[in-house]
Amino acid sequence: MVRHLAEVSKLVVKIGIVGGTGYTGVELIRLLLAHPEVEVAVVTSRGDAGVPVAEMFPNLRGFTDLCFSAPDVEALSKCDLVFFATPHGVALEMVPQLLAKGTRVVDLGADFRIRDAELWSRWYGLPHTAPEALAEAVYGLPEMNRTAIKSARLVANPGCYPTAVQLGFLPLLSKGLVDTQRLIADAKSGVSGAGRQGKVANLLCEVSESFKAYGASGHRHLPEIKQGLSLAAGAPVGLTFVPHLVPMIRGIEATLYAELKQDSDDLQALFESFYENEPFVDVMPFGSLPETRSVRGSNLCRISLHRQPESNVVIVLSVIDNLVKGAAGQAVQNMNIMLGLPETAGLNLIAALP
Ligand SMILES: NC(=O)C1=CN([C@@H]2O[C@H](COP(=O)(O)OP(=O)(O)OC[C@H]3O[C@@H](n4cnc5c(N)ncnc54)[C@H](OP(=O)(O)O)[C@@H]3O)[C@@H](O)[C@H]2O)C=CC1
Ligand SMILES: CC(=O)N[C@@H](CCC(=O)OP(=O)(O)O)C(=O)O
Repeated sequence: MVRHLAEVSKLVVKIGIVGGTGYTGVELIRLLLAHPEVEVAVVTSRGDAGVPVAEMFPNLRGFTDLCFSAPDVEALSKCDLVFFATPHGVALEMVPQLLAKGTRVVDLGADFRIRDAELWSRWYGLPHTAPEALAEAVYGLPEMNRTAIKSARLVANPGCYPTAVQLGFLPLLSKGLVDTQRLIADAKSGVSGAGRQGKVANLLCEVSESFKAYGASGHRHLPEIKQGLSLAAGAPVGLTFVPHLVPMIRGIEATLYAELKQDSDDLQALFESFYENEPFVDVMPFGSLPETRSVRGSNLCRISLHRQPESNVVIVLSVIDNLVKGAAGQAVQNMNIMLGLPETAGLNLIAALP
């Protein structure tokens, strides 16, 4: 028997997922099986075609009888919308073919996030072979780009660090309150951020009881974050971004620093009004300490502000679940906007605390 988590509406939207065996893929399946307006029709795997999805992922047992199938453009093009939960370069090849057949796409990878193809190639080490698709892609941070997402055929879902960092800095930059050349983002991620593929560096014995920075000389999310913040500021920004790996499974915490151009008492009011109508950004009381466990499994970004005595620096703390607001949840949010569905459909999730 297959349990149906939601009363599915009559006008069902058919969904495909390329890369269903990865962490963001299985998170997409979890969210979409509980979504009232969509049906997951195709989930791909190259190596596990024919295997029941619920056999691989124990949380899905009893909720779907789908089997993985090999990635095939013809089968995927029968879907109304396809998510790519694949490494860089995969969407690049398949997306132009799907767009030509009228299928809309949300790419969770980075192939269409950076407007400048040459800059993308430098950071990702591949030639950008889909310039036309890149030209029409819309960067899928709804809090910044909702109107453009509504009519997009191709949405580039932001990276996990870029989501946490941009949401924290956006109000300050869009109001021109801080020195745009001296922004600092000190971010930490759980290990699921590195994906499900077996790598020695991600083994329990390698990451537990330990804490380290990485990408300190330049991480590929740097150009993506700078692109978004520069748009918000109206001029190129200077940013120092250093990610860290922490021994937990899910979650990102970003501690952000910006120098105020002049003292301001109403930063809290600014953040509250900036995000007043945003269903997935929670501005906490001034001086709060947001925890990653408070957003674990939910699509929320929780933000708080701090000031220290005799300092012109504003400190912003921002937390998300890297697999939800940092990936699959934000992708479903974008899908809802693209399809004209309620933006929160399938995303009314409260974090699982312990
Ligand atoms: N993990 C995270 O927190 C976040 C990840 N992202 C991005 O989302 C994407 C997916 O990440 P994640 O789920 O962690 O990755 P995983 O490594 O966990 O999964 C990758 C998936 O892609 C499939 N795949 C790999 N190569 C190909 C190919 N050539 N053709 C078709 N399918 C392929 C694999 O399936 P199979 O081998 O079975 O075919 C697998 O299901 C990446 O671009 C990542 O950078 C974005 C935000 C956050
Ligand atoms: C902990 C960890 O390893 N995190 C990943 C970020 C995952 C992500 O969001 O990256 P994409 O831009 O590829 O989508 C990293 O630093 O490479």
